[in-house]
Amino acid sequence: MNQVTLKYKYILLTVLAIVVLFTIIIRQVIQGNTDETTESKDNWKYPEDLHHANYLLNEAYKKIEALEQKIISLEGRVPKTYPDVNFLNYLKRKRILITGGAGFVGSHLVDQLMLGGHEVIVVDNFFTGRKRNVEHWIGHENFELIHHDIVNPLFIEVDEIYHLASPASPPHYMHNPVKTIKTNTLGTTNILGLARRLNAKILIASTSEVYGDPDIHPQPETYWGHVNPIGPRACYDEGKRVSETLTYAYAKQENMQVRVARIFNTYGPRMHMNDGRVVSNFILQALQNDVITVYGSGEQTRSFQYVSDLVEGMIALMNSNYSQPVNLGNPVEHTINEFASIIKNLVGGHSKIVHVSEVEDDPQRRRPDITRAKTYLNWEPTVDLNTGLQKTVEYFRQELKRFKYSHRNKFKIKKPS
Ligand SMILES: O=C(O)[C@H]1O[C@H](OP(=O)(O)OP(=O)(O)OC[C@H]2O[C@@H](n3ccc(=O)[nH]c3=O)[C@H](O)[C@@H]2O)[C@H](O)[C@@H](O)[C@@H]1O
Repeated sequence: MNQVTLKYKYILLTVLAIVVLFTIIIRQVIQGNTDETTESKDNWKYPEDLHHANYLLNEAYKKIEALEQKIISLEGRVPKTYPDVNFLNYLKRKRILITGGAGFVGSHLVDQLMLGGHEVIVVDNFFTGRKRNVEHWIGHENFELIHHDIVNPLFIEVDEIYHLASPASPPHYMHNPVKTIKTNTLGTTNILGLARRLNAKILIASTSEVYGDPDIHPQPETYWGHVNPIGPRACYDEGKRVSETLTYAYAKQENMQVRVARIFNTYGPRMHMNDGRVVSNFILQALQNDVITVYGSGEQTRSFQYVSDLVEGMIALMNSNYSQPVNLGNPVEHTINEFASIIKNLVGGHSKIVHVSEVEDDPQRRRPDITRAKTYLNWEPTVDLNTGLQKTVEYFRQELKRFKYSHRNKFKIKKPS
């Protein structure tokens, strides 16, 4: 079947779906009018009429779903087109492994490195990552997707490694704390061991959470942090601190080239609707005219960076000669109360901002000191909050449409207990 025929089929099926829907609606309207003139309007209230209408609606949904499946299978037969990638000769082209590459940040990094002309291998266990985030590269000759959990050893051949695999959102990492610790200890050991075997440069994604609830503000990399080692966040905070410790132990003992990025709050398209972090929660609540839930007083602060800034920072760090930890974040700081108002004004609607109980061990202030990144990487964020949020709001608007269509009800956010 050639592409033209397939395109015609696609259009035909879409038209058919619309016709089926319209026929059902028109039938209902005509039936409703007839009922109104011949019998009483209240006849619609009889259970059998409602039952019949429901039946017709469900039939229509089934037919549309069947047509959608046909469209998907036809689309699968059309040769895929990919974004244009740069051509690099074999001396410049690198084989790059990204652990957690199907996640929110990882998938944006994949895009950047693929567009740059490199060969990219993604390893993900799909706990928080999704195939959908990288599906536009599946089948491309420079791209490979491996379903693997890094808690188990991995044997492949690469030149460089970006190690991002770990849940990063508090409700996700608290969901299975033991697994979070294993990922950041056993998993990181496995990936460092791989880097050592291959003599590959490795960048570890660490976090602002290594500073805990900081008593120095803003946080420079020289600050040792203030972490509760047995609190609900410890699985992640201490997990990442051990990850950094392992990295420098390997670097010293095995003479390896390592990079450590301490990533501050990041947002943007491809965040999961169930992410549970403040940016996705507030946007989804505002888009659905639900209450915007501020945890605690709302006087705690965060500094939000757009995901493209982070990705540029990570690549700059990998390509630099700097081996000490580097903060990557946007130093513009807001209270969560201010942030709730920013989202409400941007989205519009009539959501109320309400205060609910605070989260245990919630860091009260967070803002990166980015002097190191500026000095050694010549990097600083360029996307302002308003621009980044507009793109993110648009992304979540589309996600909600998809969700409503497939689930036929409202998306609900659950507060972690
Ligand atoms: O986004 C990130 O990059 C960071 O997110 C989390 O750290 P946290 O700052 O606690 O992230 P959020 O859950 O987004 O919380 C930010 C603030 O908003 C508040 N919040 C969150 C969600 C909500 O619905 N309402 C609300 O008031 C939280 O209590 C907290 O004070 C992760 O733990 C970090 O590793 C990660 O780097």
